[in-house]
Amino acid sequence: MASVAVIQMNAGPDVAANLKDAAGWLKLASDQGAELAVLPECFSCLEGNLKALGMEEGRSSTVQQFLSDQSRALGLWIIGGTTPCSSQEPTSDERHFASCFVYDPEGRQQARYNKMHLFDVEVADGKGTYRESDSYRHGDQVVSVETAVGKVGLSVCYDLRFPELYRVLSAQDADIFTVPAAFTRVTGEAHWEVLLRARAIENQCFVMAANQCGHHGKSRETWGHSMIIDPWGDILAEAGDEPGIIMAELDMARLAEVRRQMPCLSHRRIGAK
Ligand SMILES: O=C(O)CNC(=O)[C@H](CS)NC(=O)CCC(=O)C(=O)O
Repeated sequence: MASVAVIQMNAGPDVAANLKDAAGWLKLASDQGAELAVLPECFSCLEGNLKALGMEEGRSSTVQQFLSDQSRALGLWIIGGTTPCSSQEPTSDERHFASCFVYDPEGRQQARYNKMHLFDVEVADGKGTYRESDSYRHGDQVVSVETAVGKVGLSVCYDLRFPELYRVLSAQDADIFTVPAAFTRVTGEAHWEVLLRARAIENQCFVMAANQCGHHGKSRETWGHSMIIDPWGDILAEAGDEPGIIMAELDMARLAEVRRQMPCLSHRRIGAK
């Protein structure tokens, strides 16, 4: 059994204020016994100067340093939502990746996943058109990472709509999918819970989904309802519309039992090895 936490935030443009909030929630998660915590997409900056933040990440790494300091100080695994970050290789492309960094309890970076599917979508809300690929590049690597709690398959927000990503993570032996998100209010109300539970059920994995909530500036609104879901699809914990943390115990014996009783991953007739 391992105790885990999902953090729901209402991030705005002020990086220092967001990091202060995140630090408070991480401390609370640790005080309540969490071994691993997931922060939402854009936890350090939403609707702010992401480009400037991304430039800084490439040079002095404010957010990465924060995650390293927090994980070491609290002795916690942190799945660090996303932060804009430049490519490791030299490129003429000015856009950054939306990167999810994973830190171990010694403050060491153990993984980096660059969001693969970018949200270029029309939504019937106050913002209307989302063009994430104007400011971000597509990642091209599927990434999972061994942690003290289990093997974590990394994904971000809009990725949730692409089940083939989770099949690959499942083939990498993921036990837990993490989904930091800034799912919109409109699309979240319609699809968030169904998609999260489907990914848990069809791959027989735990799902830890950390969403943003509330209003961000004039036109952005996110759905909240962060969740921790078990491999049977039961919701172990759910947040409401406000910032906060939710916690659950992940029972790996339960995961093994679900997979033994209904071995659907080994019954595949299409796409299995
Ligand atoms: O660009 C930023 O400021 C931060 N990034 C986001 O908020 C991203 C891209 S706009 N949001 C999503 O992927 C929402 C997906 C979603 O809501 C759905 O799939 O329905």
